[in-house]
This record gives sequence, C-alpha cells and structure tokens, in this order.
Amino acid sequence: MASSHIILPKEDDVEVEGDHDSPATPARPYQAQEEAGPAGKKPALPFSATCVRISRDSYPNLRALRNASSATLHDEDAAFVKLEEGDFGYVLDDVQHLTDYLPDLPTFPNPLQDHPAYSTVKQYFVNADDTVPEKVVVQKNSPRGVHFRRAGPRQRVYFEPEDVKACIVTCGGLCPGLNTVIRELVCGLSHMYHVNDIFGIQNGYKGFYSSNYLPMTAKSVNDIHKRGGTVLGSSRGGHDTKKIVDNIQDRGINQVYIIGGDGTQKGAYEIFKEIRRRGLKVAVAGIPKTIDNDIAVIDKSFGFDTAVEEAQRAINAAHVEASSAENGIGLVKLMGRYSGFIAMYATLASRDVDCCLIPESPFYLEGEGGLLEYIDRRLKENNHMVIVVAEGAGQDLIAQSIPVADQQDASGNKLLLDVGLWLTHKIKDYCKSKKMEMTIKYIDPTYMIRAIPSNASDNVYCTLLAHSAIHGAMAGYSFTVGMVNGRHAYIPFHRVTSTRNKVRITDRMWARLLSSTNQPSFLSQKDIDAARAADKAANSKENGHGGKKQSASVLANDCRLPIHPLLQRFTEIRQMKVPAGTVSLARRYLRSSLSTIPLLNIVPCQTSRRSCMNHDPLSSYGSAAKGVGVTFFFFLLLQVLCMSLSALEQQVYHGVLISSSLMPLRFCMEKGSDDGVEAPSAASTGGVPPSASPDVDNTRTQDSDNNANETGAAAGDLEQQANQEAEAAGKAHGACGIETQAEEKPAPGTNAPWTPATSERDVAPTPQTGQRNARAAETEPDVETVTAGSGCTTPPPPAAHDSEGSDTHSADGHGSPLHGQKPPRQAGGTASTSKSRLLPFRSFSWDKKAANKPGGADGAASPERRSKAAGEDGAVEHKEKGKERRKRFWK
Ligand SMILES: Nc1ncnc2c1ncn2[C@@H]1O[C@H](COP(=O)(O)OP(=O)(O)OP(=O)(O)O)[C@@H](O)[C@H]1O
Ligand SMILES: O=P(O)(O)OC[C@H]1O[C@](O)(CO)[C@@H](O)[C@@H]1O
Repeated sequence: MASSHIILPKEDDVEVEGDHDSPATPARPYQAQEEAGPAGKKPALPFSATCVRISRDSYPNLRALRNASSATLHDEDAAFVKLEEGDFGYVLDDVQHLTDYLPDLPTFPNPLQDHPAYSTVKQYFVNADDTVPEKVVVQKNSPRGVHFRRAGPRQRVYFEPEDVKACIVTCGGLCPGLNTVIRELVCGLSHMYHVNDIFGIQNGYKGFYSSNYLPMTAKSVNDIHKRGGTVLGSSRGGHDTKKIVDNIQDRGINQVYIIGGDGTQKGAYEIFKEIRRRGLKVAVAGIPKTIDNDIAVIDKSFGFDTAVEEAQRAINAAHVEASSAENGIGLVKLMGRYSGFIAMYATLASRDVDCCLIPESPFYLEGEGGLLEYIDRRLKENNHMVIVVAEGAGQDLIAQSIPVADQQDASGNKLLLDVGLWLTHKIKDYCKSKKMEMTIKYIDPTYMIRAIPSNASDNVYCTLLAHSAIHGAMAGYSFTVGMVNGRHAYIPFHRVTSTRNKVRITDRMWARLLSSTNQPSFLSQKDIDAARAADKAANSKENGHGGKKQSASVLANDCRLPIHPLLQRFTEIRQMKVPAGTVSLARRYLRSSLSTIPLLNIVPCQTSRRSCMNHDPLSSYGSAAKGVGVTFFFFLLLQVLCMSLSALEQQVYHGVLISSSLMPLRFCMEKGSDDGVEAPSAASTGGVPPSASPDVDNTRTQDSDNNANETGAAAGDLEQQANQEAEAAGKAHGACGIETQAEEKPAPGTNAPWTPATSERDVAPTPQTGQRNARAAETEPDVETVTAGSGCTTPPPPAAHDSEGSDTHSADGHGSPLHGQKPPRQAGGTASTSKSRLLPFRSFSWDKKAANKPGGADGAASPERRSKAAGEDGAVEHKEKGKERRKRFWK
C-alpha cells in the first residue's frame, strides 16, 4: 500500500491558481504572501508536478506502470526520475528542474506579472481542484512523507531576462509549422520576457559545433511562418553530446529550444543529462515535431493537420484520374514510417478512398481476402478505385520479393522501400494475368506535403507550444512540451521517447475507417486466434514483469484484432473474480477506471479542438457540455460500466489529466449531479481521523473512499450495505460487477495534522479528485448516497425511483423537488450525510438495495422514507423499473 501521506497546507498556504499555460504566471496575492514570509524562506518552486496516477499495489498494472517509468532508463538516469507516491494512488513524476542539481539558485520576479495580458488571468483551470498540488517540501523517510501545496501562482522565474541567452535548433525531417515555432519562440521570448539574446543553430545538432550561430530578432523572423521548411536548416545525424554541450557552455547559452521528432527528443535528453552532469544552469526545452504524428503521450504533433489537409489534394487528383479511365486505379503514397496516422485521417477525410494500407495493419496480396482480389471486385463494382498507402506499409512483403540489404539514414533510421511503386507493379501484373484492361496512376506527394507552410490551426498550435516552452524554460524546467488531452503540459523527456504513438487498429478510429472504405481486414480466423493466444500469453508475462516492452508478436497481434474495445472490456470484466469487500475498493476501481476510459473517443472533437484553439478550458467545457447531450450520457454510462473494473494508470502531466474523463464528469457536476469521482481520504482532509471529527462539516469533508471506516457505527452500516450492493451489482450485472475487498482501516489515533477548510476557495487542495471533493464537500450540500441515477453515467431514473428512497436526497436534481437548487444542509448526524462520489456504480446497485431495505439505502433515513422503501409495492415497483432500465440500457 502506499505509504506516504499528503499533508494539507495551512489555509494561508492556499493560493489562487495561475495561468495553466504559464508556470511562471504571476498572481499577486501569492507574491505578497511570499514576500511577507519569514526571512530566508526559500520561495516555493514553480509548479512542476508531472503525475502518473496509478492504482494500488494489488493491481498488476500498477507494478507495470511503476516499473515502466524506469524500465527504459539506465540505472544512472532512473535515479533522477522523481517519483513520489501519494496516498491516493498517485505517483508524481516531476519534470526535471534546475534546482534538482543546483539547489540554491536565486529566483527573480517574473516580468509577466506586469504584463496586462497575463496578470488578469486568475483562474486557468476548469476548476481549482484540477491542479496537482505544488510540492513544497519533500521529507524522504519522514513518517509524514511528502508535503504538497496547491499549484499556486508562479511569480518567480529562474532567469533574469537580461541574462538569458537562448538558442533554437531544428532537427530531423521537415514538417509544416517549423518556422512558426521558431518565430513564436523568438517573438515570445522577446515580447513576453524581454529577452534579446536569441540565436539560431543552423542545420540541426551538428550546427552547434560546425556552423556560426545566427542572431535572431522578432523583426528578422517576422514573416517566416508563411514559408515551409525551416529557416534554420535541419539535418539527421551529427549528434555529438559532448561537443554540443561544450559549445553551449562556451557561448554562455542558458536556454536551449530543440524542435524535432523522437530522435531529436532523445538527443535533447542526452544534452540535458550532460548539462546536469556538469552542473550548468541551462534549461532544455524540447518541442516535439514529426509529420507522422508518432510521438508518444501528446495528442498530436504540429503540422499533422496541415499534412492531412494537403493530402486531400493528392487523393482528389487520384480520384479524378481513376474515375476518368476504364478500370482506373489511383494510388497515393503518404508519409508514415511506422505509424499510418496521415493515411488514416486523410482517408477518413476524403471518403473517396477504397482502401487504406498502413504499417500497423498487415495485409497480403494474393488469395482469398487478399488485396488483389479486393481490387478485382472493386473494379467490377465501381469501375475505378483509390488506394492510399502509408510509406511504411507492406515493407515485409516488399523485402520478400525484392531482397535488398537494410539501409539506414544518418540518424540510424531504416530507409524504406517504395511501397507505391512495388504495389503498382504487382497490381499491373495481376491485371495482366487476368487479361483485364486497367490504368493505374501512382501519385507520391510525400515531400510536397511536408514542405508547405502550416495551416491556420497548426499555426495557433505552434504558437501555444512555443509559449508553453518559453514559460517552462524561464521557470527553470527541462522537459518536452506538448498538448495532452487538450491541455498544455510539461512532460519528462523519457516519457515521450520510450515508445511510439501508433494507430491502434483495435480502436474505434480504425473501425470507422474500415466501415468507410469497406476494405477487407486482411485477417483470417486463424490469424485472429493465433494473435489472441499470443496476446494472452504476452499479457500475462508483461503483468509479471511490469513495464516490459511488448513483443513483436503482441504488437502484431494488437494490430490484428479488430475487436471493438468495448467488447474487449466486457470480456475482461466478466472474467474478473469478485470477492466481497468494502465500497472503498470499488471506488478505487471506479477511480482507476474513470482514468482509463477512452473518452477522447466520445468527447466530440470540437472539445479538444476548442481547448486547443482558445486555450481556455472553461469555454470549451461549456460548449462541449451543451453539444453532447443525451448521447454523451449514454456513452459515458456505457464506458464507465465497461471499464469500471479495469485497474490501470491515469497519467497526469503538469496537472493535466491525460484521460479526459474529468471533462464529462465535471460536466455532470455542473448539471447539478455528482461528479462521479471520489472525495479525498483522511489524509487529504488533513489526516483527521473521522471518529475524531463529530462535527458534521468535518464528516462531510471525509473522503468517500474512507467513508465506510470513517463514520463510526453508521458508516459501518453503510459499508455493509455497500458490500452487499457491490455483490448484488456483481450478480445482477455480470459485466458490471464490482470487485471489492476489505479495506484497511486507518490506524486508530492517526494524528496527522489537519487544518479545517473554511470556505470554498480555502479548502486545501489534494491531488486531483481529492482536491475537488474536499472542496465540494465543503461547499456542496449533503448529497446522499442514494441519489440514484444522478451520475452522468446513469440515465435519469424514472420519477417513481425518487419516490422510493430519495425524496429527501435528490441533490442530483433528477425528478426531485430539489432539482436545480441546493438542498439544505443537514444539521447533524453523520451516516445519512455520506457523500456519494461513486454514482455510476452506486446508483446502479445502491438503489436496488435500497428497495429491499427498510429505510432505503440510507441507514438513518427519515421515517417517511423508511416506510416507503419498506413497502412491498415500492420494492416490486423498483425492481420492475430496474429491469426496465437495464433492458433499455442493454438494447
Ligand atoms: N538516441 C539518440 N541519442 C542522441 N541523439 C539522437 C538519437 N536519435 C537521434 N538523434 C539525433 O536527433 C536528430 C534527429 O533524429 P532523426 O533523424 O531520427 O529525426 P527525428 O527527430 O526522429 O525527426 P523525424 O520525425 O523527422 O524523423 C539527429 O541529429 C540524430 O543524430
Ligand atoms: O527526410 P527524409 O530523410 O527523406 O525522411 C523521410 C522520413 O521523415 C518523415 O517525414 C518523418 O520521420 C517520415 O515520414 C519519412 O519517412
């Protein structure tokens, strides 16, 4: 079990959030406090937490995740990984900071605090509680563990603007938007921070030691975003860490901005490590670039949208050519060395494509179900067809028919054989053998696509990336910057370089593509069975050895199972054993499951696009919420039910949930229902033992995770009910069963310090959900656990449901007299005021239980409610309703 505790700050330690985009954003109240603080007090570090949320040790994936963080690192590097495990199953994995190896660095006032555009930004997060707390003290081996404080405003920077000497380098292949990033780095540094010493390194990494540095000013880069390519030049190979860092040191450079793909980011990490080894005060900021969109962790790389858009022109041309000839075939090759994202999105966008081939999805030519047979059929049906092929597709097939020695580029990347040309010949040969007249036009727009300037949306994206990089570097961090679920984040280098982003053909997007093109999956049942078996074997192996890379067969298998992910989830969940236990673990399941819901799939694109464009989560929230409506509720319900038992990780980067699950959940909360996440634990509420907090307010602030063992006898009752309900739910809904087990009760007499929160703003933060709920508990009226159907994941129950046991509990706003308004606080008592943060689950099983139990689901229910719920009619009616609801749902 997690051992560290999270100690809440005193009230006066809690500050207003700063700009999410800007770790160095000022916030005057904090500054005042900081300045007024005790002499010699070290200013708090700018907020840096990069979190990886994990669940408990009991889950195999927990081990996998924890190991994964260091699996790809050498021992020496792993020692610098800053992992801290908190009580909520969080592991914080900080990005590197200058003070990690230069502890006594002075800080300086942030020039941004006088910037009118920035100082007005007081709240940048969707909610205060979405932030990860700022770590202020780390006491290793201390019984108290790690101390946290809310991510406060960052008014200090680690560089004085006049001392900054920044350089920018671009490496690897070209990509639309490179010039925009360069421009925005130069302009951002000079306009926001008044930095004037900015240099361009020419022709990639080797330019550090083989070319002159190019002075850059806002004026000199004014127009460059209108041109493709990079004004600095780029190259592959030539990364000599020692020489590069020698030059950085000799020239007094203290901020290095490195734009490039995964190879480049690996190089950036090497540079950073050498800088750290030498103890130089130099910040290294990586800005990930690749047209292939194959960089891990981030939502997408800049230039990708532009590439997809430009690819349309080639596909249109191919379509025109093909449809203007008898048995015409238009073949378009697009970039994508290891990942077929451009091909997939361009195909989906076009709707003219009959077949899309990508590296992740193996295909074969001859025989039943093969590509040639499909071409034959399609030509007979339609007289023409368009094929899009990613350059990395079918490389194994080509190698079989044209044996050539493996060749590599200067960076060691494998040089690809031309799949387009090879396919053209194969198709021609096939048609000839069938004596079929045909015309094939092969179009290779790859470099034309890569060389254009970025489109409007990529321009905005590039600007935000550049600005984020600047803020992070000024605040003393070294990181790769990126958008993660629509939020800008700082990511440790090793996380983006340890793996590649690939099209998952078990995912919905590929399923959409298949249904759009109607192409065969190129899989035989035998393939699928073999792949499944391999997958199973490899998965169990992986769980045992956490963090090991998937074997080739698993990866292949991954690509070979076009099973809908939801179906897969159902299967997994059905297979899970469900021991009896407490609500608490069920909550954890829910929590971890919420974190793994691929909600990006169901949140309309507009949501993330908007947050990208506006960089304003608040606005994107509102509009997303309005737009999604009933469908959204339904999907969310489905997702939560399916995923609720999967114990996986949630990654949080710089306070940004990688899982976008917060969005819909928050949406629900704003609708007046529960947000579906759990409240903070005792530790998060200041470690106050529940039994020692008879005050109802304190009780309300308890973590729902700990309700069962925190609210005395009444809570025991709740716990019992919860066990029963969990079991009942497991039985009633095989696919939705909750695996539960007895939870450890906190040691009696736990006397961790506690500071009572007094107002909504003052409630001390805890990581993620904990924070949210601590605050919610303080500010929201009591919400009974019997608020069936209130969760966003549960369809609103019929009105009769309320009459069963929630007539006084309907803070959820469903069919209740209290709908749309906050119910009054209860004047005392504890058991009846336990907050449900588990509505998707609880509502499902709890109300069921409530019908059979005198007093409904609430052990301390009012006499009216008890009589109602005890009534047989009510129970029968409730069961009927439940059945009906389930029927509707399963339909
Ligand atoms: N493991 C590594 N360690 C240090 N430097 C590296 C490493 N891999 C690549 N590099 C350097 O990074 C630079 C760019 O790498 P590469 O040619 O692979 O392009 P990339 O950054 O992956 O971009 P693209 O997506 O366009 O291929 C090269 O100068 C190369 O020497
Ligand atoms: O620029 P080069 O060396 O021809 O490399 C081309 C490769 O670069 C990329 O554009 C980006 O990695 C790939 O799509 C492509 O395979």
